[in-house]
Amino acid sequence: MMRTRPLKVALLGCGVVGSEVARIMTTHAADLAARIGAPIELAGVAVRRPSKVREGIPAELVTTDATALVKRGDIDVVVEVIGGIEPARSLITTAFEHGASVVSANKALLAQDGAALHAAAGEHGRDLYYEAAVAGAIPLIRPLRESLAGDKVNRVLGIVNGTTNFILDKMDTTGAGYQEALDEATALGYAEADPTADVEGFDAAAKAAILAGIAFHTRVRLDDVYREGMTEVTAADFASAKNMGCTIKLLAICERAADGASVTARVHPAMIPLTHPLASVRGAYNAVFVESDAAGQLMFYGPGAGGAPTASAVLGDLVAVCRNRLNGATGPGESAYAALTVSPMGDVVTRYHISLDVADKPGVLAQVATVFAEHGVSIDTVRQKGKDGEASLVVVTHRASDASLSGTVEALRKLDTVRGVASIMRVEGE
Ligand SMILES: NC(=O)C1=CN([C@@H]2O[C@H](COP(=O)(O)OP(=O)(O)OC[C@H]3O[C@@H](n4cnc5c(N)ncnc54)[C@H](O)[C@@H]3O)[C@@H](O)[C@H]2O)C=CC1
Ligand SMILES: N[C@@H](CC=O)C(=O)O
Ligand code: NA
Repeated sequence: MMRTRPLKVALLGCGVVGSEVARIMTTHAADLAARIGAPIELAGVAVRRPSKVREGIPAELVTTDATALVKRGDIDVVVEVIGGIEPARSLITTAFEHGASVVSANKALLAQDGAALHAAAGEHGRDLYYEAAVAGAIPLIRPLRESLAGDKVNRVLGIVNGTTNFILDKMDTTGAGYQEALDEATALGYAEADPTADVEGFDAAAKAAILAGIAFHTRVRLDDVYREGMTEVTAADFASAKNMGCTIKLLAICERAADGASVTARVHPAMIPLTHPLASVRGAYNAVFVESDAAGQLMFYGPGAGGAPTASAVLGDLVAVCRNRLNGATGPGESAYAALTVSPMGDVVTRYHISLDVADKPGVLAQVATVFAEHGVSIDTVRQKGKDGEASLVVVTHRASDASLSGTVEALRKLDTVRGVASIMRVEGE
């Protein structure tokens, strides 16, 4: 039977995502009420610029005092879509203290302070849900936290940042410049308030930390994730990738070591074969493979950024949290019992594509091959192109540890015949 007294929702932030959350809450009100078993009411909207016209939001609900809103005491659920660390962290904590559950899309905050926020939610018997924080609309947190709770996840690999996928896709398929593509992604509402978070890989690293934490039941913080952005990927890298039948994607990869005792989490650009499903993930779409003992390989695909898709995930959480409140229950909290060691990048084992500028004279190839052998890095293929006393040498390795590869590159740089290391890229998905 439908409860008539509404559940009260406070919305913090009314930007790209928040405005869509408010719109869907209003336009789908009857369906949401039927699914929850009680109507939900938008009880207040905290904004920074109150003078801005916000279609569909009554002016009397708008406030610039987010703290007062979360302290009201009659709010059932706070939806935090402000972003950033502060004041979002304090507002969420205050919301728990005043009896509200929280739905957030804030991956930066969750990757940094997830453990403390989960503890605060638990202490006050409230929920903290954040499906929108990873891969936008794609259901990924809940499948990992709930559907796969009986299985053992060994690997999570995929594209988790829409902005950088949009930029790399444009650079690859239309030859667009980096800045032009970034401007377009920003205009479409995909980029973070400071797009450095996207292009330097911080956003994907935050998502990798969240995914690894849930997948491996281990606390993984942003600082534990190895991170390289995509700002150094050039048209020449795309040309090299094409020569190998590959393209370049910014990947997040979280893996359990073969012995099961440790995990790694990393974000970096990588070459992947054009035949791999991730190669055909276009625009701001995301796709994530989850590999587990019993289920095998699962693929999650969909819009990873943008106002409406992200709001879809927020609304899904809102419905779940409201149902929990009506049942006097809470959903699953943090699960970090496994407490596995998070190993450094040097322990990661993968393949590499290395492009060297070398002197075009006899014996150079042998010299370079010796350095690889001395560091235990086995070469798969070598291609050499010479011109006017200079040559470019492209080496693709078999699987080797990142530490061995770093040692190899360091030694190569010391060779007189190696004029420069033009690029190093990992090769994944084979
Ligand atoms: N845009 C997207 O595609 C996605 C965004 N997210 C996350 O959702 C959150 C919001 O992102 P967007 O809506 O894109 O950002 P946005 O910048 O469009 O919106 C944030 C809004 O919060 C307001 N705000 C900032 N401080 C405030 C305060 N103290 N009180 C009240 N309002 C305040 C800003 O004025 C702005 O309107 C972020 O955590 C972001 O990482 C997550 C997934 C996808
Ligand atoms: N800036 C992010 C937004 C969604 O998380 C992205 O581009 O993926
Ligand atoms: Na999601």
